[in-house]
Amino acid sequence: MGWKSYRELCDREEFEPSKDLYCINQILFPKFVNRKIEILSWQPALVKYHGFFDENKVNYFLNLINSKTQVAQEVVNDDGDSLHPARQVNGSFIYLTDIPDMVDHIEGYLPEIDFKASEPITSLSYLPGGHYAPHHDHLERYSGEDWWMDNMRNRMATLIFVFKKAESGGGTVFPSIDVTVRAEPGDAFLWFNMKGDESLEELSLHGGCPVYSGEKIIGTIWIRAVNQPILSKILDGQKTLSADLII
Ligand SMILES: O=C(O)CCC(=O)C(=O)O
Ligand SMILES: [Fe+2]
Repeated sequence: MGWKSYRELCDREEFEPSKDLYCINQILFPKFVNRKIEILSWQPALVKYHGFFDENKVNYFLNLINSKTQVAQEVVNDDGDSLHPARQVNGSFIYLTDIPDMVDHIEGYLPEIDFKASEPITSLSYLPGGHYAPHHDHLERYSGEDWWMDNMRNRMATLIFVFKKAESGGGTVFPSIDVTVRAEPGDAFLWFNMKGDESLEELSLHGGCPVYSGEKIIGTIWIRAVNQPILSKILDGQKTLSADLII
């Protein structure tokens, strides 16, 4: 098979493996959801969903995000008070209880995931110079109380929605598996931050590439581990979570 662009492959009716990529077109019943999944990495899973949201839904989110006050997302250094230079981005939260129609769509599209265990959507917007240095979303356990860790456990997976794409720059890079995701508005992508035993998946290291021109607007959902059917399916707890679990 000759080289085809990702887009072309994903828009095909049937799927065909190639050396570099793998696209699957599925219809999910009973809602007739048409999923176009591009496997960017099998182990650990990193998958892209082409056209997760249609244009109306993307505009709905952009309007919602623009109506909220964006606050600088600050990461505090170990010394406790200075700003971390690794992140320059503005963001705000969108609570799932405020957007029930969108949640219906998200749950219908990803029945493998239990969104009752998810954090609110963090919307992030990056202007030129904005970036997010490589990091893991899986959290270190702090001493003391942590409601999310105590009740919902650690961050099993991250789902990112793309609402606006930078003109130049602004991909999401996974240096340990040599993948950079460059998604179109309306696309989403998902990966696992943990192994089957809920320990850190080292290979999930990722970061937001610098934006050179234009604006990048995304929404991040961190999905916690509690009650996730995917984890209960794992027989060997040590194992890296594979894309087989979500196709
Ligand atoms: O901006 C990006 O592409 C990555 C964002 C990210 O890593 C996160 O929200 O956890
Ligand atoms: Fe992240």
